[in-house]
Amino acid sequence: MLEVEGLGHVYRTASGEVEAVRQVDLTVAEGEIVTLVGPSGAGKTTLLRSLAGLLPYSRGEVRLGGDVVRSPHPDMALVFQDYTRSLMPWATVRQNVLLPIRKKVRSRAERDARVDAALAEVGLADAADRYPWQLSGGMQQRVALARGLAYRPKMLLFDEPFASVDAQTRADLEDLVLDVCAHLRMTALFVTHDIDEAAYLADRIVVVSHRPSTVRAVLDVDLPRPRDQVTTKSLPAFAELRSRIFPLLRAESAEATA
Ligand SMILES: Nc1ncnc2c1ncn2[C@@H]1O[C@H](COP(=O)(O)OP(=O)(O)OP(=O)(O)O)[C@@H](O)[C@H]1O
Repeated sequence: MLEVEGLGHVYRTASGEVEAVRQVDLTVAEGEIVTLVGPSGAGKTTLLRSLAGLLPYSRGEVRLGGDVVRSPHPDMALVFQDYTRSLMPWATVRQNVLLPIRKKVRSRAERDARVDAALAEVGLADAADRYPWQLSGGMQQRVALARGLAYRPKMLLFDEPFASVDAQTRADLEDLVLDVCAHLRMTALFVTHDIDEAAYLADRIVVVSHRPSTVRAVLDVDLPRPRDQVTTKSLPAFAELRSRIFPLLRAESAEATA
């Protein structure tokens, strides 16, 4: 479904060029959850924004369902890390979810149905009339996810969405992502810093190098589904995955600072 070939991105700044992404090839099959891990500053956000059509890539090609992606694609929605900046504080939860689809969906009844379904999907049907600042961080991130779902995308892209919530909330949100992807048969590409999160969510893990990023390793995740925070993370296969990813990431971080 998503095909990325030879993707590269170079920022051109007043003080010169910054090559953030050098050569990334990856695919995400329909219904698959792929997680992407790499050291800090590797170019993961740049890669994700390029895939989403938000940043023009300098080299290569991105295709979704065969369409070349050069601008935001209707079948793809992006969920950002910083929900405090992506949600509008003056608008209610319902309005926050509704606003981005206002122009896309002409029928008001259809829009309302999409918002109701998206809020129900993330367990926020009862919070529709509240404001973001009246909600916990985890609930705000659920609103951000509902906003993505209201587009009715085929694919969700996540950019370290749970980096700023506490551990328990993070675990709940990870489980929500798994439930939503299973229930809606969603395809997902999920960028994270967290090795456990990468292994827990994924069908495959892509490890990228330090900047400029290239793909260092692709690991198949052979953990049974449905997954469970306690049972899955206690499996020997889970520990084995961690022990393969950890040295890869450590080597990349060490090279980045060398
Ligand atoms: N608009 C920009 N102009 C110039 N350089 C940029 C710009 N945005 C990012 N960079 C640089 O590109 C590199 C990759 O940044 P990016 O944010 O994509 O990495 P990342 O892997 O997502 O980082 P982190 O894990 O810390 O979030 C960094 O060196 C960053 O400073």
